[in-house]
Amino acid sequence: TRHRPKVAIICGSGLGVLADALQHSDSFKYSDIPNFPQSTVQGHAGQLVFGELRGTACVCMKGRFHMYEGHQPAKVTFPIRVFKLLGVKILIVTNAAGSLADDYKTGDVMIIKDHINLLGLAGQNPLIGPNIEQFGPRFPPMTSAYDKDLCKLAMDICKRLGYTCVHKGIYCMVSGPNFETVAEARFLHSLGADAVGMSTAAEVVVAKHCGLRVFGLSLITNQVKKDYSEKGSVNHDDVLGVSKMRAEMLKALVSEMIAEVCGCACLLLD
Ligand SMILES: O=P(O)(O)O[C@@H]1C[C@H](O)[C@@H](CO)O1
Ligand code: HPA
Repeated sequence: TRHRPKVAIICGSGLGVLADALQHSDSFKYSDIPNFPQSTVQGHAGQLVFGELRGTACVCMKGRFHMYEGHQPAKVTFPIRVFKLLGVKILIVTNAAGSLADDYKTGDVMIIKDHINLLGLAGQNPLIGPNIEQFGPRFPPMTSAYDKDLCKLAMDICKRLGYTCVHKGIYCMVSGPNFETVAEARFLHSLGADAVGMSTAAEVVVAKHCGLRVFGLSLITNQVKKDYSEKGSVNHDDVLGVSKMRAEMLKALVSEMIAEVCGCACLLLD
């Protein structure tokens, strides 16, 4: 491919259409890329797409890797270091997540202001093992994992686009693949998490370690039950259904973000 991406986008469950925004695109199947794992989850196509979005060269992971697929944390996050070596400066992570916050509705968007890397805290951190100094320091800080300027820009864009169901909140990564019990949901909520999912935090840790700026979006695809009296249960088809419904909205938001970042703050990309 002739594209030299400055921005990498990871598409969450059912959000592969974000890659359709890229023009003059070249796609590569994960199975044709050395050392890339394969996608095994429905809603994750397994293609790396290079192209231009509003004049900026981007690379898009149409399908990500999860630990519940049997991968070690370092394998799940392997593409992030590939992006760094390709010259990427900004990582945009998206995911489908369950809501723990009482005021979030299904279909809402949460701009991620911080995360709880529950697996990382418990010894499943992608940076465990010999540190590769070429990428970053042994003890990287995570106090500003999610770029404040990009968060603010996203909030402004949402306002301009007339999106009202947008929150800023804290994402908690668990391993899955099972959805949470009521007691687990209460526990995660009491920790301060607004949404829970099975990805993202490990990718962000590796991205920050190697100096990328990070912006994250969760699409709230379901309400996590925090009360035994609440009826019904979530499944992956429901998650994909909501993603499908909201994908165009996220595509517009991500496109505007990239246009703005490259239009008025080119310094981000130098
Ligand atoms: O890749 P993401 O985090 O968007 O996927 C979420 C978590 C599970 O993989 C799946 C559950 O429905 O969606
Ligand atoms: N829990 C964990 N991961 C998820 C959920 C959830 O409720 N919804 C989408 N991904």
